[in-house]
Amino acid sequence: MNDSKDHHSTGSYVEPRIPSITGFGQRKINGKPKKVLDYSLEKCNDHSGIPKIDVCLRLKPRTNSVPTGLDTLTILSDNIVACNNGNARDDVTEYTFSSVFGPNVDQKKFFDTWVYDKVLRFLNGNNELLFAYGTTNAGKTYTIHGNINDPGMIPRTLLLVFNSLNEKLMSQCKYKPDKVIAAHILDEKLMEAEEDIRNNILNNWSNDKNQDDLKSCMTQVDEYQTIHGIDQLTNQSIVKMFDCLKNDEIASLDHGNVSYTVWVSYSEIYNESIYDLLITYSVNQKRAPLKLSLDQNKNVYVKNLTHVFVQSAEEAYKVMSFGRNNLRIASNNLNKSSSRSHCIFTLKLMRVENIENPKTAVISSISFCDLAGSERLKKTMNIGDRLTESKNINTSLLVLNKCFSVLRENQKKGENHLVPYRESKLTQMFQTALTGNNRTGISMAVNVDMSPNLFEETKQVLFMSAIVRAITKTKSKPTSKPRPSFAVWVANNRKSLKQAASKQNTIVEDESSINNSKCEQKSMISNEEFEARFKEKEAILRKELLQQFHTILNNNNEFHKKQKETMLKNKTEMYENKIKRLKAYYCEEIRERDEKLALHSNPNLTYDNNKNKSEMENFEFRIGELEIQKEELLAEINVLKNVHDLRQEDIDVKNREIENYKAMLDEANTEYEQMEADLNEMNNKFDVLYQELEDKNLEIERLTGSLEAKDNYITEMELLQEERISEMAEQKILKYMDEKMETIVGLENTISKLKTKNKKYNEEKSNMAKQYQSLKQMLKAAEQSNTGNTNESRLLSKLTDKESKISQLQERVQKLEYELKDNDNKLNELRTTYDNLKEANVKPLTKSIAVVTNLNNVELPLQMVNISEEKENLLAKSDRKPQRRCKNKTPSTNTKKTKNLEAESSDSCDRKIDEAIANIPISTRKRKLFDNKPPLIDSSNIPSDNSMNSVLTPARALHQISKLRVKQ
Ligand SMILES: Nc1ncnc2c1ncn2[C@@H]1O[C@H](COP(=O)(O)OP(=O)(O)OP(=O)(O)O)[C@@H](O)[C@H]1O
Repeated sequence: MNDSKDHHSTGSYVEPRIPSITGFGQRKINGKPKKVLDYSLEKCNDHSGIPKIDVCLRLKPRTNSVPTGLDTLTILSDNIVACNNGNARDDVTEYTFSSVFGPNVDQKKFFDTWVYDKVLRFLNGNNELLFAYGTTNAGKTYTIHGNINDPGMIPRTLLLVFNSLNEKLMSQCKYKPDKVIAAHILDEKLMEAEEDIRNNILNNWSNDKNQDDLKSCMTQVDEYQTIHGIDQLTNQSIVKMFDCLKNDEIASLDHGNVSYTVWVSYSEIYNESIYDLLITYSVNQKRAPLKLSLDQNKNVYVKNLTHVFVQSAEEAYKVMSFGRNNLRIASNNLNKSSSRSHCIFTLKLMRVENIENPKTAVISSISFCDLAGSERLKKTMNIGDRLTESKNINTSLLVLNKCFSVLRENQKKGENHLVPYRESKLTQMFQTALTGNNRTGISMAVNVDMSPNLFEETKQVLFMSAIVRAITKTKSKPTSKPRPSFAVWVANNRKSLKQAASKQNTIVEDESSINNSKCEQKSMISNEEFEARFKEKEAILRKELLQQFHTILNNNNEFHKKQKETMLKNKTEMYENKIKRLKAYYCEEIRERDEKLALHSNPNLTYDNNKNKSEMENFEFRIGELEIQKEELLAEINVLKNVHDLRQEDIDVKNREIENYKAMLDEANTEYEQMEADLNEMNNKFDVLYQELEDKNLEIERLTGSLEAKDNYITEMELLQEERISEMAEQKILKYMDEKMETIVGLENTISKLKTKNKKYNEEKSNMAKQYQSLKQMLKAAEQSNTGNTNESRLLSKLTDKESKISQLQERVQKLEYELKDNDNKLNELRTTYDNLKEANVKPLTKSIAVVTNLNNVELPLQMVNISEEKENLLAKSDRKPQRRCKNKTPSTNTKKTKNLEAESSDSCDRKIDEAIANIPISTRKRKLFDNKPPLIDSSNIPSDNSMNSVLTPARALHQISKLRVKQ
């Protein structure tokens, strides 16, 4: 036990009073104290092996104004205290801590016992957070900072750290920590900048030096006590302080080849904004709040917070002092220099291995958080800004309590409720420490002022610390789903609802394409289903929400009812007892007085004046006691009022919660209304679509009817067309046959004409032979007469003309021969086709369409149509009147006839026929004409020459003549 003697030396409310009016203030415990809190039952049982949050209790020494024997706490052992409000009948609650430090425990002992290990862990690479929690004026600042004569945790830690690092400290700020675990290597320029910041702070740290400035600043920010309540620090005082502290204690670190740099930062959370305390602002300048951010490992850190490189404990302390000059401190009814903000002083240690070529660095930190004290607004009598500050302080502490409670509940029940870290800046900053890994330690020093007038607050603080103590320090799981909210549910389910709706719509659409009547039915079902599901879900949700609200309201009601009943019961009992005791006392008094009166009225007895005097004194003494009792009763009434205040606050909180739930309900209603409106809109749309669908169905039915009628009409028409086509085909075949006959006759005529022509040619040939003979004779005569060249040349030119004429005729004859040959062939083919057609015509009429179709592809019978045309051409050629065959301009009579016969369906057929005829080459049609005809000139009549052909041309004849001339 750290200060167990206190327990014995001082009276306590735990001890019950002697049951007499005179012993009303003295108490004595009957039997064992009761343990009413679940948490206090869980006595530091570390059997789980999981580290718990280290929670110690530190009691502030009572002030002279508080009489002895009125303390609300009794230390039972070195880690257990009992709490009682002074009423013998009230429950006594025991609280267990990792250690309990009584009022007489000094700073050194406190540091050595509770802080030292944590500093060692920090030096070995751990992250540590130490914070002081308690009511206002309970000694938090004293514990964290202390004063120049009695330094607290921070100066002692600084000394231990720098003593331990000593020679391993780097002289340059080359390596700087960043965010939570990151680090930078600074270049020369940045190092210079860091040095500037450092020098600026070290030159201006003293509140003594710039006291006047600060005073003027103070007047600007009303009654803030930036100086009062903080030591007037000078260089000497700091040196003196560290000299007094100096001891040889250093932490033994396995240094190896490592170097260290130490950086400090100092910030405060004031009215829910974070401010950098190491930045100076001019008098009228508004401080810029800093933001919280997350590093890549989701650790929370203060963005852009100044970190100052320090090389000794003195330097670090000066930097801290510089920051404290900017701190928000003010006086209230309970504390002359009450912290108006939560301030956090952090030491960051960077261990760099192999400084010449560093590859890794280990960063650890130790933070000291001096929380502003929770305060009863009525007691602090704060107004204006102080009131706002108080509210903010209380709110952030309330959130801190909530976070601890939720963490505890989660661990106890294995649940995963959302921890409301984000509800205040303080808890957000603590989040990393609370959810961090095993390298993170979190420790809470609970400061308590044992004054009876702070009993309720103290009880709250102890209650909270019991919860924190029970929290095991494990890495918390990611936050679970938040409180059920209608809006959230709707947001989550809207997608699935929409999907369901769209899915059903899809079915409707798909089916509609298959069967209209089915579709109609299906769409109706789907829509109903959708609505039913929607309503079902909505009903479930409403039910759930209502149940939740009811449970919460019932719980609240029950809780308050129970509390009210217990309080009423206790107070009734208390007052009944008091009344009983008073009654007994006055009865006794009356009896005594009656006895005395009886004695006095007895004439045998003499009235003793002295006795009367002493009785009077007794009466006076009793009256004095009654006065004290009255005061006590008044004090109790005050306590009751406090309790009432507390309950009122609880009720306010609950009311706020109810308000929240109401807001949620309103939101849900709005959402519901919105959804109803959506649904109505959807219904309207559906109605419109449904109407459209019905219209479309009617349209489809109408179209189907007309389609059927058209189908019938088409079938009829097809039959008619078939009949017509077969008729036409028959007619066409007959016509073709007639035409072919005509063509054959025409060709036969042509052949006979050609034969006649051939005869004429033969005659011409014989004439020419005769002419030749006569020319020959004429030549002979000319030679004989020897007369002249003139006749010869004339004859020669004549001869040449004739020769060219002959050769032209020969060519033409040759051509005609070829064409005749072709025509013969054609004629043969036509005859064959004609025979075939004759045969085909015998076949049944039902096959006539197929025949016509085939005819379209067969060229031969149709070629005959234009044979007459060929014939005409040949005749034209033979008459030396070349004619260009142009079918379109001068259609043959046959074609004209065909056109007259052409019906709608036979147009294409005729076109094909025409094309087929047009494709027949003329040469093939004429070739056969002059087959087997004799040559035009008989070569036997012409003198033969080996070097020449047997046919005598005029040139050759001339050549012969000239030869003969030479010979002569
Ligand atoms: N253990 C202690 N020994 C001696 N004096 C103490 C102790 N604890 C507190 N005090 C004194 O009590 C007074 C109030 O303490 P302190 O300012 O630390 O309270 P606090 O809890 O920080 O208050 P607030 O929350 O209002 O800032 C100071 O004058 C301080 O010196």
